[in-house]
Amino acid sequence: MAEIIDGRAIARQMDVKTRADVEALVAEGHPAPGLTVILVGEDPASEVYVRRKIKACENVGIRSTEHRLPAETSQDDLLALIDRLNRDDDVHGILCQVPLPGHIDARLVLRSISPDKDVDGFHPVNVGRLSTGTGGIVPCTPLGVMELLRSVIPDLTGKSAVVIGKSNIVGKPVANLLLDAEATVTVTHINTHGLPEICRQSDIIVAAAGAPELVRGHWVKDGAVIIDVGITRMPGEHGKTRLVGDVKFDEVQHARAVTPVPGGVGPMTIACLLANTVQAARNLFEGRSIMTGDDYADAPGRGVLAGR
Ligand SMILES: Nc1nc(=O)c2c([nH]1)NC[C@@H]1CN(c3ccc(C(=O)N[C@@H](CCC(=O)O)C(=O)O)cc3)C=[N+]21
Repeated sequence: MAEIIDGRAIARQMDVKTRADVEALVAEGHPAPGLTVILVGEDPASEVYVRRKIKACENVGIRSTEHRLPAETSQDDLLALIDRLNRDDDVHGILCQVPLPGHIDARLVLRSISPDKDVDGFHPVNVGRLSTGTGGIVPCTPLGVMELLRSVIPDLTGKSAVVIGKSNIVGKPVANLLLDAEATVTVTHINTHGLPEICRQSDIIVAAAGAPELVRGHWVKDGAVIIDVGITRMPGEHGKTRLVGDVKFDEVQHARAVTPVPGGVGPMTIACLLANTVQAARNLFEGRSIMTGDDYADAPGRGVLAGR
């Protein structure tokens, strides 16, 4: 039987460290880190996630503020709010929940958030820092994926990994993080020819295509490790909904380990958001900026900016 990787338990462990980091900041005389979450419109799934994020903040001592805006909010009003939050010294992290309503240009909104407060890691400056391995804030779900993988395979050097999905928020950043960890990475997507064969050759499968139960048993080699990022709400019994991942869970019991949905990547995304908020707060308190790269240069012995 495959080991079921317990995302909830690993997230709880991360939260213990995050809480200690918050307490250390406060002991140094700083205010508790503050996260602001913006939700535009009334997507039921988004409301569930935002509620979880707010509750998780409370649990580790992060101050959180929520801005719920009606679906018809204009792009200008949203940009004005973000501008105000960018200038507010009590706000250390800003998260604008996606998807946004169709009349709002999400790319414009995401790049209007200060890179230093961009706890999602979606701003092009943070994307560029990740792809060059030079600091910045790393997106939460990809960070969570790496933590889960390392709980089973501490050293990823030389492992073959296939990433299914090429989104900016999961597929591409996960591929970058795997490369940084010295894995050999194949990035694929729903239109990749021979996807089952590619998967069958891989030590690691990261399924992030948003295609329910795409990955079948015969796609998975014996002993592979599978991280299931997919989360789709399907009609279940008695009029309830059921969450389904991108992996046909019951068929992959010959894997070495697999993450469940729910209880796998989802809780880790939130734990990593809290960790990113503390990182952003510490940078701001200590006068380091991602814009100039000194958040990275100050870290001893790291990379080109530190003169390695
Ligand atoms: N700006 C932005 N940042 C995000 O990080 C972001 C976003 N927008 N939009 C939507 C996605 C999705 N996401 C999840 C967070 C928690 C769970 C989570 O806690 N899942 C639980 C189940 C939750 C449930 O019951 O529905 C689990 O997998 O165990 C899932 C998904 C964050 N996202």
